[in-house]
Amino acid sequence: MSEGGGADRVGALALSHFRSHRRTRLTFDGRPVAIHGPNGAGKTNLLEAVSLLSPGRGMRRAAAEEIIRRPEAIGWRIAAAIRDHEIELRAEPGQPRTTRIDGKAAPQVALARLLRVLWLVPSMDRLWLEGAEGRRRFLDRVTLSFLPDHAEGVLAYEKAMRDRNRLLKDGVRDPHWYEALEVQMATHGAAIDARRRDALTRLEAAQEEGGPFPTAALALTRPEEDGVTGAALDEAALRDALAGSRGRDMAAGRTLVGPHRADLAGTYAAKGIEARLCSTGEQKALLISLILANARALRAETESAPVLLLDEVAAHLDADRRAALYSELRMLGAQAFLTGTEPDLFAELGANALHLCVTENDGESHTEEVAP
Ligand SMILES: Nc1ncnc2c1ncn2[C@@H]1O[C@H](COP(=O)(O)OP(=O)(O)OP(=O)(O)O)[C@@H](O)[C@H]1O
Repeated sequence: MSEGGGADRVGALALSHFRSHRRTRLTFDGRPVAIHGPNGAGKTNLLEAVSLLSPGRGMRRAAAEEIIRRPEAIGWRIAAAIRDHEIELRAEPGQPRTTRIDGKAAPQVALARLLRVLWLVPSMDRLWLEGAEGRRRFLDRVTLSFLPDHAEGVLAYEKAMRDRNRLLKDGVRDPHWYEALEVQMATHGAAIDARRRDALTRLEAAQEEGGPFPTAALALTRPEEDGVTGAALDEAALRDALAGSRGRDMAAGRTLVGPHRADLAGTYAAKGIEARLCSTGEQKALLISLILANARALRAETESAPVLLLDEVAAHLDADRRAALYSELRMLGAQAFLTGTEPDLFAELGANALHLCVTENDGESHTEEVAP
């Protein structure tokens, strides 16, 4: 992978009592990792463990409790080597997940500065069809990859909003209780909006016209009734809109104005057709195009490609597009983790990838390196 240059990469991964993996230890060398094995063997579980090495609840948005391996139901642990850092995530039953970096307790958001991880998973096939929440989450992951401060900003905004929502539910009318919270929401909210726009601009610019995957035109939208005029969420305008919306918000029992109501509109650029109206295959191709553009932009800016988790992506591509995807991964030098049931899907990666086979026996996953 000499074309690749630098890349974010996981050097080693050790899982204990994590879903179907009772004890799995793997070492990687930066090449893409092609994982095959039968349905239910535990392939996606490996990708999920890698996704948890970035802030948030990972690619399945699972609670710590769900991940605990049955039947033994004792605490789970993920240990990973990232550059010269040791990351350890763990959770005991009934306890929240904890993060340690180089042996010291660390906030989860600190992971954003060690590793950028992007993913494409089958549930995202419905991204353009379902509610705005999934699209916002997608956009926030893109944004976080470019601007690691985004994680803290979103947490601070959400905390102020939870406090404000509590006042609304309790029927508090005294403006003094709202003012400080609304100032915080406006400051963080305007910054969230600005970072999302910044990320979208970078993403759009990094898409390649005429490539094997279609380009998407993207726009950040907000509900019309949010009371803020103009495309961007200006801090002062957001503060005024929050103050003006208290009565309406109290009736609704929640805050109706702010970046948590934003949506991402996508259009298949060459056809001028909204993404939600495109075929399933076209929608998937648009997402692949966006993930690759994201990786390309990061590599251009930081000389390091992010880790890519491509769950069941290869099987859905025709041979030409699959070859184009593999060639792009090679150019990026990205550590991509790919899954599929059949080893043939990854044959053309040959020695350019590490090939793993996952099997399941008595509810326990076993992973071994195999020849390409
Ligand atoms: N908490 C848990 N404890 C034990 N096993 C679990 C737990 N959560 C999930 N599993 C098991 O993990 C397996 C699913 O693993 P995974 O999703 O990684 O499969 P996969 O190899 O990607 O399969 P597919 O090809 O069907 O997508 C299932 O057999 C499921 O029963």
